[in-house]
Amino acid sequence: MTQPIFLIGARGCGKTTIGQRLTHACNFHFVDTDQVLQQRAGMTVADIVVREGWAGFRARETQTLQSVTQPGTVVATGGGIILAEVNRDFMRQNGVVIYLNAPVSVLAGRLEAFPEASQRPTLTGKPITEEVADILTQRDALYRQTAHHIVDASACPDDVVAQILTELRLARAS
Ligand SMILES: Nc1ncnc2c1ncn2[C@@H]1O[C@H](COP(=O)(O)OP(=O)(O)O)[C@@H](O)[C@H]1O
Ligand SMILES: O=C(O)C1=C[C@@H](OP(=O)(O)O)[C@@H](O)[C@H](O)C1
Ligand SMILES: [Mg+2]
Repeated sequence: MTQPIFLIGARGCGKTTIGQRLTHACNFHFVDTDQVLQQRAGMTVADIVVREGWAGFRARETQTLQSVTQPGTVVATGGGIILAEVNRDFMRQNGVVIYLNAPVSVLAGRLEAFPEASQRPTLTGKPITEEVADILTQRDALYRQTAHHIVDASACPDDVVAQILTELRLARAS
């Protein structure tokens, strides 16, 4: 199987971290839409949002998603990629989509420890736990409807990678 693997889920669920590890396990290339987008723009996400608003960032995100999608690639997406129907359809039609699902407490704990504010400017202006809870309420259904597989991303990284590999093997065998 060489079709692209798309990792989706909320900020802090581990798309970037798990994506890199998964890449080694399946001998794929790794790409992160936020990393590519920031490199191409020569600006951080926070700078883009100040200059162009979230609409400008989302337009760049859609363009980046489509341009990085290749066979043999693990694509770590940004948490809001599922907001656009065009992105949801594109991922479902062009690869295998995996939702890294984790509860608010786990996500908020990780984001408090590693805020990476230049890549994660506030979405709501609220404190972290409230923001994560609000955003997950808005997006959980979209993550679920876009995903081919859902894994428990609160587990340790090795376990999350193992869950993904199991799901992919089961899908191939059926
Ligand atoms: N399964 C995990 N267990 C423990 N810490 C994790 C796990 N996945 C990610 N992290 C940590 O959480 C933080 C956010 O992870 P990251 O991969 O940047 O998430 P995302 O790309 O989904 O926003 C990082 O500091 C990372 O080391
Ligand atoms: O949830 C979101 O809307 C966003 C998540 C971020 O990526 P991570 O999910 O990798 O943190 C980044 O794309 C941007 O700040 C918007
Ligand atoms: Mg990320």
